[in-house]
Amino acid sequence: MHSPTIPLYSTSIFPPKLHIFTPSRRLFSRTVLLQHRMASFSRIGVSSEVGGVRSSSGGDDGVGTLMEFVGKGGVDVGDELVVLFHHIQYACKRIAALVASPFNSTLGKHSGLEGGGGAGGSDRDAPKPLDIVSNEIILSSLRNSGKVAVMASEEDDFPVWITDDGPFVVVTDPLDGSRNIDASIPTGTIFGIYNRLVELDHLPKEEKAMLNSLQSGLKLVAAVYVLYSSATILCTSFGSGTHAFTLDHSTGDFILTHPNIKIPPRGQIYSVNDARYFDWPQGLRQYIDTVRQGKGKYPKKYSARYICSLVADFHRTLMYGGVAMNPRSHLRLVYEANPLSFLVEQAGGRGSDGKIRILSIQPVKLHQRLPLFLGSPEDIEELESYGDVQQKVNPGYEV
Ligand SMILES: O=P(O)(O)OC[C@H]1O[C@](O)(COP(=O)(O)O)[C@@H](O)[C@@H]1O
Repeated sequence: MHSPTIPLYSTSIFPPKLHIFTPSRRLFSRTVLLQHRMASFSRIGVSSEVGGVRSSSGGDDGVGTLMEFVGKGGVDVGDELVVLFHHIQYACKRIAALVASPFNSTLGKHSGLEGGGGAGGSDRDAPKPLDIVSNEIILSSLRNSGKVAVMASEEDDFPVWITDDGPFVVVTDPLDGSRNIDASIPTGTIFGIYNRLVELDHLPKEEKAMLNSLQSGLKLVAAVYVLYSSATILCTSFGSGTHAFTLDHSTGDFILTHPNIKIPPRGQIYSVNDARYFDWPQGLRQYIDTVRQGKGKYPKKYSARYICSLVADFHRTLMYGGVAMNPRSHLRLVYEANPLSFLVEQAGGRGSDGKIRILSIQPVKLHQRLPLFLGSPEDIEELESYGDVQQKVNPGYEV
């Protein structure tokens, strides 16, 4: 019996006809393509220079791919980062295909690997095969890029040294939310990208791999999350705004769909696992009780939304505002809190541990966990004003 071949894109079976995001490279002449690119990037405050002429032309059709955006006609993040992004987007397209594949059901199941949990977690935190496959996909892409010195992953106990002259350090949570994968609930991948610390080059590999991976979030060069949901969305920032791209499955391009995201200064949604209410400190209970009743600084009743998949909860919060939180020390500073805080700050929001700015916390351990609150600036400020919002009781929960 043949084992099934899993195509990355099923375009040969049902080629989807997308009229909203016209595939640029195939249908447009180069001149028209450049006009479109200049038009779409100038809308987000990025001026384009073609043939020595700086354009300020406007336009509103939004055509532009991720690779055009990061390249010379776009924000021009530099050739090395462009190459890295090419490999990162490729890895994420493979993961998107994997999580949507009819053949992932056996991979997604618990497999007897439980009981370890690479990063010292409980059975519930043990990696599942899809996490591991995603981790391998990312590692292989980063290796192929030739641009990464070290990768630190939530799935590995220690960082992996890849190549001495790679200019970048990549930290990643390869597949967050995977515990819900069997129910087809959205999942996501998170990346943080730093420069390699050349002043550490003389150190032994293990030591420099660790120290490079423990850089402060303030030194992030770029951050990315990819949401695998009804749409596959890649959201990124290079330190000048947060921009999201939607995967066009017919061409394999990520198309700029959300330039310069601005989180609403105040939302009307809170996102938390409130079955933990009785383990919460007084301040957090009071805050949630207050906004639920519409008795907070914003005189309207809040709604609750909680997917229990960090990237999905974060993405919704970025779009609609409000606050997404996990008040117990569960999420990781290096792989989750720092990259997402960078992205929310670049969109005008805030990332806090309930007391201080996430990006100001110097990581001391690779798998360090902490309470995490991300969202609209006014909501985070109000929440912090309750003082006592970090959940100290962390008994371990079965589901
Ligand atoms: O159990 P809680 O406290 O609701 O935590 C849920 C959070 O944990 C995560 O599932 C990540 O945890 P894991 O790394 O153990 O998978 C997030 O996607 C989600 O936001």
